Amino acid sequence: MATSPQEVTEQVTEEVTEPVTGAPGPAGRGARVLVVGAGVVGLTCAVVLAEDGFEVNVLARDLPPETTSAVAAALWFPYRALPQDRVTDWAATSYQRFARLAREDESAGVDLVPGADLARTPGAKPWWAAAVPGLRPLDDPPDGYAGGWEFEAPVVDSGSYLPWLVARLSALGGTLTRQALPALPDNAPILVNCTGLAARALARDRSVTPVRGQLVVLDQVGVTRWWADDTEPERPLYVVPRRRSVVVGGTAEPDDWDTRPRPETTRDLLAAAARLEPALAGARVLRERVGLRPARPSVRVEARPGEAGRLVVHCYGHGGSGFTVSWGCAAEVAGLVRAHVG
Ligand SMILES: Cc1cc2nc3c(=O)[nH]c(=O)nc-3n(C[C@H](O)[C@H](O)[C@H](O)COP(=O)(O)OP(=O)(O)OC[C@H]3O[C@@H](n4cnc5c(N)ncnc54)[C@H](O)[C@@H]3O)c2cc1C
Repeated sequence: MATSPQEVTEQVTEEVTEPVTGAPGPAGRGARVLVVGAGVVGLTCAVVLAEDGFEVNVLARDLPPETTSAVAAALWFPYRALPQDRVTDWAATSYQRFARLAREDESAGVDLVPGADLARTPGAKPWWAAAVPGLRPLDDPPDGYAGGWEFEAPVVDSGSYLPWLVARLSALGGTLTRQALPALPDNAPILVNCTGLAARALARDRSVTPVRGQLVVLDQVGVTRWWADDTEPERPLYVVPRRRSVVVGGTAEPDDWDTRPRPETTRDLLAAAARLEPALAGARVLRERVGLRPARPSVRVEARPGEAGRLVVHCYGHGGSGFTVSWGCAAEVAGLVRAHVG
C-alpha cells in the first residue's frame, strides 16, 4: 500500500529555524551524519549510512513528494549521467538492491518489469550492459525500430518508494526535518550534500545545470512492458507501466528552467506512446509533470576534508539517472564516511 504524502509528513519534524547540525557526537561508527536533501539520492544515502550504524539526520527544503525525484518515471535505465564506468558500477549495485526489494518487500513499490531499450539501427550493446543480468537482443521490435535489447528492469513507483525510504530511515533511528538552508552548514562534523540542482548555488558549482523533462501519467490500461528509446538525445521516448498507472515521457531540454507543462508536448507524447503501445490511445491523462534533472558533466561523489577534522561528501549531479544509480552512489558515500571515521 502506498504511503500518502500526509503520512510522510507525519514522520517529519516541522520546520526549524536554527540549523540542526548537532554536537559532534560519538566518533567512529555511531558518529552523527547530517544529510542535506530528501530526494532519492539524499534518502538513499541516509538509509545506507543508518544501516551502517551512523546516527543520521536529514534536512531538506522540499519533502520527498515535492522533489524532482517524485516527478521521475523512475525506470532503472542509465541515461544522461557520466562517467560511463562509474555509472555502470553504481547502476549494477542499484539493480541488485532494487531486484531484492522487488522480490522481498511489496510495500517498497518496486517491480521487475520486462521491456526493451529500442534502437533505430542495429547496433552494439548499450554501454551499461555489464550492469544488467539477462540482457538479450530484442527479437520482434515495434514498427520503426531495427532492434534493441530486452531485459527485466526495476520500475520504481516513486509515490510509494520515497515514503518507504523515509519509513526505513525512521525505523533505523534517523530523522527528516524540513529546513531550507541558506548555505551548507559549516559546523557539522560530517555533512553529505545531496541537494541536486540546488548544488549549483549551495556548492557554488556552475557546472550543475537543469535538463527539463516533461512526462504524462496515464491510467493503467493493461500495459505490461516498458519501452525506452534514447536515440534522439533531446527527445527520449519511454513508456513505463506501474501497478496502477503508465508513465509516458519525455523531453530533455538543456538549460530550460520552465516547470510548467506544455500542452503541445503532451499531445506529441500521447501520439508517440500510442504508436508504441496502441492500448494507450485514448487512455485517461491523470497528471502532466515537469522536473528539472540535475545535470553535470560527471556525477559528483567526492569527499572534501573541512576545517577542524570535518568532512563534506558531495553527492549530486545525477542527471537522468538518480534512481538508477542511487544505491551504488550511496554505498560509495558510506565508504567515504567510514574511511573518514576510521
Ligand atoms: C521527467 C523526468 C524523468 C526522469 N526519469 C528517471 C528515470 O526513469 N530513472 C532515473 O533513474 N532517473 C530519472 N530522472 C532523474 C531523477 O529524477 C534525478 O536524477 C533525481 O531525482 C535526482 O535526485 P536528487 O535527490 O539528487 O535531487 P532532488 O530530488 O531534486 O532532491 C534534492 C533535495 O535537496 C533539497 N534542497 C535543495 N536546496 C536546499 C536547501 N537550500 N536547503 C535544504 N534542502 C535543499 C531539496 O529540497 C530536495 O529535498 C528523471 C527526471 C525527470 C525530470
